[in-house]
Amino acid sequence: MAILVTGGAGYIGSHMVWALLDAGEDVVVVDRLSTGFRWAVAPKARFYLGDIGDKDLLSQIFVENSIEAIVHFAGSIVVPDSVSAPLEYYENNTCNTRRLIAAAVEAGIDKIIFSSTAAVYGTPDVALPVTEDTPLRPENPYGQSKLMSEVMLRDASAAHDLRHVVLRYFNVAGADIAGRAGQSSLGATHLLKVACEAALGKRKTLSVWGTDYDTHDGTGVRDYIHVNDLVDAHLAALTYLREGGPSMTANCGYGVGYSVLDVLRAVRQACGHPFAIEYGPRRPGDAAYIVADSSRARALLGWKPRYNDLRLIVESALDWERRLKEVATPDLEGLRQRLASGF
Ligand SMILES: NC(=O)c1ccc[n+]([C@@H]2O[C@H](COP(=O)([O-])OP(=O)(O)OC[C@H]3O[C@@H](n4cnc5c(N)ncnc54)[C@H](O)[C@@H]3O)[C@@H](O)[C@H]2O)c1
Ligand SMILES: O=c1ccn([C@@H]2O[C@H](COP(=O)(O)OP(=O)(O)O[C@H]3O[C@H](CO)[C@H](O)[C@H](O)[C@H]3O)[C@@H](O)[C@H]2O)c(=O)[nH]1
Repeated sequence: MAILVTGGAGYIGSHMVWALLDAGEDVVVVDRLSTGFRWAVAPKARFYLGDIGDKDLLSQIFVENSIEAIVHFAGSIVVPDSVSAPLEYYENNTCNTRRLIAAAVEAGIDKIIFSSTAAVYGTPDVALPVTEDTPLRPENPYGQSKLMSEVMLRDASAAHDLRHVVLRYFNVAGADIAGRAGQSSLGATHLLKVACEAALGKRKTLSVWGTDYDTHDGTGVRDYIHVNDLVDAHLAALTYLREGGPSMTANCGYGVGYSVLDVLRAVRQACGHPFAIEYGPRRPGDAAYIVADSSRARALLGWKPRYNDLRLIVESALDWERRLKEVATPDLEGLRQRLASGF
């Protein structure tokens, strides 16, 4: 039987596809290429171009492949865009996830692993690692759209023959240690990606958004988790569901917080030269400090992170950014798709 990876042409999904293939799994990918790339999908995976909201496409995939479980990454991910275009975020992250769950239930697929986010917590009251029991108070439509998907999964699992693992990712960063995948997004907004582009002269400058937060240096603090460790948590979740584990939710992070300036310092050290930085106002929807308590993922999933090292995260990201031009092959399929759909 095969594992269906939605959004498998994107940053995290493309790493997941490699990890599943490495583990000897049969992999099917569905992706509409709105932000992902066809070339990023490992050649051994079977690829379907299209939208997870397209019922006919999902039926075709389920008829042509025997799907055991779905690992659901497809979604829209930029927090400030969700503030300016909330309905698009609810449509893609919530409504399309509902369509995917409904299709899975109808097809008798009983395992789903879902990409949720630290954004469901909003800003915690105290600067301490958040557990899964921390109150859920998303501060932007992105976080809200993901929380609504979590609720649908919970209720659908109670009513149908379905079990799920919700993984709440903190800040995913870095690139495949084996060099086969990385973050390739156009117009990226994630701090480390933007900093690597600035360090390599691909952009003139970068802005530090907010210097007056109540943190050790006034800039926002996040828990940066290496993408290989994150996809390992999904492999552990798959084993957990296969062994009959009940539905659960778990944070994925290291429990260590770095500020924006800490990250920029690490990038400067890794690239060996300074690059231009501007200081700007706070970005709407941003939390001051958010760090994970991931003891549940370790205890229940047996997750053992291997790359908890900011220097290694930064070096892998820089390495990928340097090689991106030669790795990225022309992506006419994706370009055509983006133009046709106006993504
Ligand atoms: N990157 C992070 O730090 C982070 C943190 C928390 C959660 N997440 C979640 O992880 C998931 C993957 O994020 P990413 O960083 O790899 O983003 P990404 O944009 O690189 O990947 C998303 C992929 O989904 C595809 N896609 C989007 N909507 C689709 C649809 N309706 N049908 C088919 N394909 C569709 C895109 O083309 C892209 O390939 C997202 O759900 C995101 O919310 C990411
Ligand atoms: O050019 C930039 C980019 C980011 N930042 C700062 O860097 C930190 C991290 O910002 P990112 O945009 O890299 O990540 P976010 O924490 O906003 O959000 C990310 O992690 C969240 C989970 O916390 C969500 O899941 C979301 O998908 C994902 O983008 C924040 O303090 C932000 O203000 C800057 O100062 N300048």
